[in-house]
Amino acid sequence: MAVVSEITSLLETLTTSIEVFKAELVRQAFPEPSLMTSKPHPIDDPAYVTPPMMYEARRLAVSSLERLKLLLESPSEAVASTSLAAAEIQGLRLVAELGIHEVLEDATNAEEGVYIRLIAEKTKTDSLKLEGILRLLANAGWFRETRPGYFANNRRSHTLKAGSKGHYAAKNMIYYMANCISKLPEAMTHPDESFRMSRSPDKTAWNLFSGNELPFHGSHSWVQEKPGEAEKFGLGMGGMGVASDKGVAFDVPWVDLAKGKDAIVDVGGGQGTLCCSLAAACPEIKQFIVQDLPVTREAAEKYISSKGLTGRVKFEEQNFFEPNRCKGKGNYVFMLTKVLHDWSDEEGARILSRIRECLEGGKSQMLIIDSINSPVIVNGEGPSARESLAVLEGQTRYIPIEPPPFIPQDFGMTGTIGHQVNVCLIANCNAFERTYESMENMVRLAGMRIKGVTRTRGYVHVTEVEVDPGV
Ligand SMILES: C[S@@+](CC[C@H](N)C(=O)[O-])C[C@H]1O[C@@H](n2cnc3c(N)ncnc32)[C@H](O)[C@@H]1O
Repeated sequence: MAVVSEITSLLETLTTSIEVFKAELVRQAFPEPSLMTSKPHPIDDPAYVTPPMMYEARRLAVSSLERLKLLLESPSEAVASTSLAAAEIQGLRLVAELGIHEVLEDATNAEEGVYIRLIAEKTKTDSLKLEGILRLLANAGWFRETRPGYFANNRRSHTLKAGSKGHYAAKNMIYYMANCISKLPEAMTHPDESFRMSRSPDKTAWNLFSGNELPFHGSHSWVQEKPGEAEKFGLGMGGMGVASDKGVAFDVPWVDLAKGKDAIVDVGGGQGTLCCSLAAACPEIKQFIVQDLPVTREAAEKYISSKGLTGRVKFEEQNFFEPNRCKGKGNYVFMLTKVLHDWSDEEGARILSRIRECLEGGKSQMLIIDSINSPVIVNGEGPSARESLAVLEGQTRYIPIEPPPFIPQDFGMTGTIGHQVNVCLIANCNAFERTYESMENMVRLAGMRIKGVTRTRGYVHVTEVEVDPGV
């Protein structure tokens, strides 16, 4: 068998996918993106939906670039740089908290930016320290340094705009997740074996960080008991929706699913960010219900009203371990989004059983929206990038393409978020993002079965489950 050069193969994938990406820009009459400007690019607009061909070309280009980087970089420099990666992460949280995006937007000349002394003055911070942080973030692509000491916005920093989903992901999720993950090595090597090996939600890295014995999630939990935390975490979770909501909104036939149903019910729906995205994407659907614990009501109603959707999206108090208030009252599309991954298979099955009771004998349907993680297998075989992308020619419906040689099965970039969330869950609540097999096990314990899985243009999968008639 001929020896295939990994570099040549990945370079071919990169060249092909960039050609396709550029052709897509031309087709949609967009300019090329630039790292030299403070203007946002139209493809970054939260309302823009990336066409399937362009989405896959971008996924392939970024994935091949990542693999090429791994081949070309020095492993010793990689370990040194990764050891210090917290500097970028905490720097990002800090600039979101300080509202640096807004300070730079106020520049007299947005392309030139603002001098560091003025940024420091406006944010009441030490200018020398802030300069170091902004310079690192500029190096990592979060801002531009236009001339020594002058910082300006760019495509990435626009995602930190105050009040946006990206702003809350950076500000709130980094606080929770970086803190509990910092204790993960201690939790996994804890001298007390009963703590170290525990799968209980109150013996976690989060418990070590918070110094508190309450589990993070649930009706009697740290996030529920501490004033303000449920809202802060809810906004952070809503923020994480930047990497999944659009795919969920546009790759699932919601309008067809909702036909003949009384409402779409988001169980454990937090502040209603997904329902609001769906309501905006599908004006034909008249009723959405967000169910969550009472402590979430105020923040959810505030968020729903801020989107002008009060009435079409309504909040209902519901403990998902108790009989659902929709039971016996009509036909619904139920969904559980990023909820079951917080719980063990047994607890997840208890939550699902409450929905199962609503499905029996009616036309209701049930969707689980969570990442389904797969092993990170890379092999040297597969269709070429051109053959792989050809499948999407003229397609408006999203179908994931097959990975070309040396591209991981989960395409690296989109797979990364699923694996990152998995480690966050381990640290936060001793729970896991599921594989297909563990999803099947939980669903079976609830007397149900998987009907089908839809891949989306985002990191989550939409799994439809139904009552198993054989149980
Ligand atoms: C990880 S968050 C997911 C929120 C939302 N679905 C999203 O995707 O942003 C888990 C949600 O489950 C809710 N929750 C936790 N325990 C609950 C319970 N026993 N009954 C109802 N909701 C609960 C929390 O309040 C929180 O909103």
